[in-house]
Amino acid sequence: SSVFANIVRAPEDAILGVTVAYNKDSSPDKLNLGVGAYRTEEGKPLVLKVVRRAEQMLVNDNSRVKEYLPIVGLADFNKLSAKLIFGADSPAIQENRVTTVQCLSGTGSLRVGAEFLARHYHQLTIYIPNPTWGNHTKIFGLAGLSVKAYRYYDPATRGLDFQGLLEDLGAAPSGSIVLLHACAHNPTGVDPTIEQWEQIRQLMRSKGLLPFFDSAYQGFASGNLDADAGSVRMFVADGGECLAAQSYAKNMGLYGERVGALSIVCKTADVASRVESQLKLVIRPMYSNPPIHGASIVATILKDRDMYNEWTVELKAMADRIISMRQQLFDSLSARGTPGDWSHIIKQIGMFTFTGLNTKQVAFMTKEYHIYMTSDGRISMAGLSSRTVPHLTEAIHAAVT
Ligand SMILES: Cc1[nH+]cc(COP(=O)(O)O)c(CN[C@@H](CCC(=O)O)C(=O)O)c1O
Repeated sequence: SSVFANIVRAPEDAILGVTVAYNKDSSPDKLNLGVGAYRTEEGKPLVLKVVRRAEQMLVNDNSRVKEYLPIVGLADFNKLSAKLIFGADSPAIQENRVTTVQCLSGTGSLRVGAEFLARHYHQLTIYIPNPTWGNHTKIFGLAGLSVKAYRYYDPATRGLDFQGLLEDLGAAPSGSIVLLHACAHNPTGVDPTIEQWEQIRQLMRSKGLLPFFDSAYQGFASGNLDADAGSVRMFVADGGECLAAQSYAKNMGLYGERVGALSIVCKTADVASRVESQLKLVIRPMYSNPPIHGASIVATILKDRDMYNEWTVELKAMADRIISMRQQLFDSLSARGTPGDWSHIIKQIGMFTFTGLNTKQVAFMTKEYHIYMTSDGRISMAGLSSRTVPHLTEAIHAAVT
């Protein structure tokens, strides 16, 4: 018999498993509102024009080789990624206090950061928002950190439980790590206001809490790259230290290329350089060095003014289409007379709407209307189009009446 005979079948992932179920459904009306991946009005994945252009340039450049990258990845990709999130004029960058390492997209950046903290930081407790992206708990737990939750979402108001958040972070042991969604909170679509971010910053700095930003949607929330990095830049501006994980999966449509970066902002250039040396010891036995293609695409675009501008135009178009889907769904539910207050659909930002539908209603919509979404009631607005809004409206209407 097999030496693996005792292996138990694992459940499908709460988010990626929705696509597995969707693919098995033969209904022509099926609709995938699960995974946070952009789809066009025609319901198709999108490869940005500027990405195709960059790839063409790379293919045509015969001087390019397929050698190993350094453990920390592609140097100009790292520099350009730091500028993108912290701002080209960031004093932390000018003072050489930032170390940036290319990692396997957002997930890889979070994991490398978690493993680094588990080895070198003194407070092994990390506070993550309730609710948060499903993978966060496992990424930090498996790295050896003790994972706790801070109140974030208030189901009653469908908004931020700001008092609860302040109380929980205020009660956290000093030095605790705090995971913060830089913008477009997943799954709730609820973000603190600038004033609330300032209060969070003051509280965290007063208690020496260590910010770990997860920035997976920069430019996708508002359509503006600088606006969506506002929270991160507010913390870096005070001279304090923080970690930031970046993903290019959504804002550059590089999902399968696995392109991301982890930055650690330190007090001095000397500390940043010693931190980088230890990050290399985390990466080398994990995957040795990162993939060259996706990072080369990003660097090609970010270093060229025209291509950067073309990217911002395409990025805004994606963000605008999602915002338009919010309005269309809200208008459709209002016209249908669907019971309940659906204004959160147009108040929330980013890729997702946290509908407030419960697991039973979600199961009903999947069974009767072939709507695929996560069981927590989250829908990816990017998966919706003008053509499919009526179908989703019918499903929600039936689920709540
Ligand atoms: C907050 C957040 N952080 C990190 C990531 C990691 O992305 P990547 O760069 O691909 O490693 C995602 C993707 N989450 C969406 C995509 C599918 C997934 O769960 O992964 C989602 O929630 O649908 C996030 O939503």
